[in-house]
Parts: sequence; structure tokens; C-alpha cells
Amino acid sequence: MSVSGNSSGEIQASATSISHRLTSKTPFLSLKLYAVIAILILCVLAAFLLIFLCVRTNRISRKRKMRVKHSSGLIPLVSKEIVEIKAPDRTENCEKKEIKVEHLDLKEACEVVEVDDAEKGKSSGESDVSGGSRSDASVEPQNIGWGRWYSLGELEMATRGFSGDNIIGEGGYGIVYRGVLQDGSVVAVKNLLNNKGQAEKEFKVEVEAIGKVRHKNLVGLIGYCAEGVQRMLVYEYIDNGNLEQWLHGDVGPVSPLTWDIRMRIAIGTAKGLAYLHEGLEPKVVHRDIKSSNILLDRKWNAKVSDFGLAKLLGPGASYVTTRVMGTFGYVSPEYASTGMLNEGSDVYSFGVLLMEIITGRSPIDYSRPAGEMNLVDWFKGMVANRRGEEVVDPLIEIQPSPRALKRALLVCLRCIDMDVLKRPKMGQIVHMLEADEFPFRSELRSARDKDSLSPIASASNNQPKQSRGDGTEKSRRR
Ligand SMILES: Nc1ncnc2c1ncn2[C@@H]1O[C@H](COP(=O)(O)OP(=O)(O)OP(=O)(O)O)[C@@H](O)[C@H]1O
Repeated sequence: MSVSGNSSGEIQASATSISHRLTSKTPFLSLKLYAVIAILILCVLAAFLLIFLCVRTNRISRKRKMRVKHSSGLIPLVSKEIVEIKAPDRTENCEKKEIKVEHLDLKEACEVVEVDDAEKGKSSGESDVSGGSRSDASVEPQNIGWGRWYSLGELEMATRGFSGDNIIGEGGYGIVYRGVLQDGSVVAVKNLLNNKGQAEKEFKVEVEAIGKVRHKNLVGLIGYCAEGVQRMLVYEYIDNGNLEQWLHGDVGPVSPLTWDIRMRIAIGTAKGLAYLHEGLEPKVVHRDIKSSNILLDRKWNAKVSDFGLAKLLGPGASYVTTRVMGTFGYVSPEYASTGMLNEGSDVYSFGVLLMEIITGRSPIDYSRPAGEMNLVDWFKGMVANRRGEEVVDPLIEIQPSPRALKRALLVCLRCIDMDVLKRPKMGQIVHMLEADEFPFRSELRSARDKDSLSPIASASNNQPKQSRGDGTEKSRRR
């Protein structure tokens, strides 16, 4: 009993001493110990709470950042056109498209056309002929800023179901049909071959290159059709065939293409090209200048056509391609060998075309003797041997004046200069071909000084014999 009484007494004593300690004052602000302990516990809890909140906020902001990154990576992948389709208000939608077309390049504009198609389905025969506005008010205008949209049905009707009788010709990129629209106007419809997306490419290139361009020496692209995989281009119809047919077709013993008509065609072609090179921004390099791409009207006005290979280039720019495109015999040597393309390549092709116009010979003709198969080589040789007068097409009845011939031969040689920088610009070529007084005295003198023009001079018959060589050889020697 006494032991238990002792221990309970001890416990009581220690409890009293603890409570005494807890209630005793500490040096910390004279606070009692229990108050100090409570403050410490609170501080620790507050610290934990703070840490917890910091970690949480951090996590949330990291999540937010990640979400922004994610979405900003996705948005550009979503086509703007898809966004437009989803827009419920069709009027607003249409306005958006028209504004967009002003800002987008025409490549994108074509995509807009495609979207329009998907939206409305086939609505053949609904458009009017004036360009854009439609008789059916529920169908929005298909105007992409130039030309107009044609439905497949409309073009089917115009070409009598793309009948074989309406075929005008067939090129590497599609079949061309003659068509008569509902208003009676005659058009040429090029149905682009859908060869591994080539149709789409051609379509875009042509639209981009000449969609908005109007020039009397360029075939006008008046509209287009893009339904499903079908891509068609609608041009003004040029009713007198192409230059190749008139130069190399069966025209009888005397060609209807007199010297003057030929020069008119050459000048018209040069003007069209000068406009593409010097009148547009970005400039357009045609890349496929050849006689079958020069269409003719009844007054023998030349119209450059077929822009499917055209390239748009910024000022002073050259373009390098690994796939050289063009037509054998017309392609400039530097473009063929290096893929380097600028307007000088068109100038070279124009030089070959002018030779073809003067001589009536094809750039490459395997039916001729070995030394005459290549027009450029034969032509240069003839001029260098003072036989310039002999190159004129025998089907031309009335020979040109020596001065006129000299002028044309000189232009040919300057266009095919091996040094692309020495070739004249198309604008200069127009001037040279049009100027009665060309070749100018100063030009003849300086050319004589440079020992380069003697063959031309002798071609005119009135000049003393001078040293041989043409621009091409000269540039090689340098
Ligand atoms: N707007 C047009 N008006 C009248 N005829 C045209 C028109 N466009 C093209 N043609 C004719 O259609 C034919 C085919 O033209 P296209 O431009 O498709 O091919 P190409 O120039 O002959 O060959 P490629 O495209 O392979 O170089 C040509 O004979 C041309 O005379």
C-alpha cells in the first residue's frame, strides 16, 4: 500500500511540475511555454500549408503552359478553309472568303473554290455569264476576285458532253475543247489530266500566273471549274489555230504568212512576254515558249498561251530547279544544264521561235540532213558563212528587205547569246523589231568593233567582209 501511495504521489508531483513549467514564463516575449509551443506548431502548419499551396499553383500554371503550347502547335495545322466551312452564317462566310482572297495568294484561292464545291454540291447551270453573280439567290457568288466559276454541268453542256467533235487539240497536260456557253460566247475548255495530282498543279499555276492578267497578246483565262477531282480552265477562244500549224502544216506552195505577218506575230509574242517579264510583280517566266503555244486570231494577232509551266519570280530573282521543264529544242542551254531559270530562258526560247518564224523550220527536225537537224546550229552556221539570205522560208513569196532581214537575224542571235546576261530584255526586243532604223548605226559600229556582227552585216549584202563569229561564240571566247 505504501509503495502505491508513493508512486501516485510521484506522478502527481511530476504533473504539477510540468504544468508549472508550461505556465512558467519563457524569455521569448515573456510568453508562457505552452503559448510558445502553440505558436511553433502553428508556424509549422502554416509553413506546410504555404509549401502545399506553392506546389499546387506551380502545377496548375505548368499545366496551363502545356495546354497553350499544345494548342498553338495545332492551330496552324487546321486549314483555314475548314474553319470557314464550319461557320454557320453563309453570308458572313462568303464575305470572309472574298476578303481572304485579296490577301491570300491565288493558290489558296483555288482551295477556296474547292471548298465552295464541297459545300454546294453540283449546281450545274446556275451561274450567269457576266461573272460571279448567280440567278439563284440561295447560291452564293463563286467569285474569287477574277474570272468566274463554271460548274461541270455548264461546261459539259458547252462542249456537248466533251464530245470528240469538239476537241481542238491535246497537249501534255490535257485535252482542249471548243465550247459554246449558254449566252453564245465561244470558249476553249482545257480539261486537265489528273495524272498524280498534275491537274491540280497545272490548275494552280495557270490561275496564279495569268488569272488576273489581261493583255492583248496573252490568251485570257476567263474562268475555271473545280469539282471533285476535275480541274478545267476556260479561256477566250482564239479562232485561227496556232503558229506551229501555220508554219509546218500543209499550206500549199505559198505560205499565207508573209514576212510582214510573221514579224507582226513575232512582235506580238514579244510584247506578251515583255508584259509577263516587265509589267507584272512578281514577274512570270513562261518556260514553254514554242510555236504551238502561240495562238493566232483572224488578224494574225499573236496570243501567248499555255502557262502550265510558268513560274512566278520576285524582282531580280532566279529559280533553280532539278526538274527542267520545257520543250526540246527551245530550252536555253543554261537552264537545261543547271536548272537555273530566269526570264533570260524565255528570251532564248523566243530567239529559237523567231528563227522558226523566219526559216519555217522546226527547232529539231530529224528528217533533215545531219548538219541541219538542229535549227540553232544550222542557223548560226548559215549566218556565220554569210548565207543569211538563204535561211528565209522558201514558202515566203516576197522576200524581206535586206535591212528587215538583218534586223530579224540580229535579234535571233542576240536572244540566243550563251551568256544569259547579254541577252536583251523582251522590252528591248520589241523595240528592236519595231524600229525601222534598227540595227542602229551605233549598234553596228560597236558590234563591228567587238568583232561580233559581221555575219549579220554580210547577211544584208551591203557590208564589207568582216571577221566571223556570232554572239554565242564571242561569249564562249571570253
Ligand atoms: N484558247 C484557245 N483557243 C483556241 N485553241 C486553243 C486554245 N488553247 C489551246 N488551244 C489549242 O489546243 C491545243 C492543245 O493546247 P495545249 O496548250 O494543251 O497543248 P500544246 O501547247 O499543244 O502542248 P503542250 O501542252 O504539251 O505543250 C493546241 O493545238 C492549241 O492550238
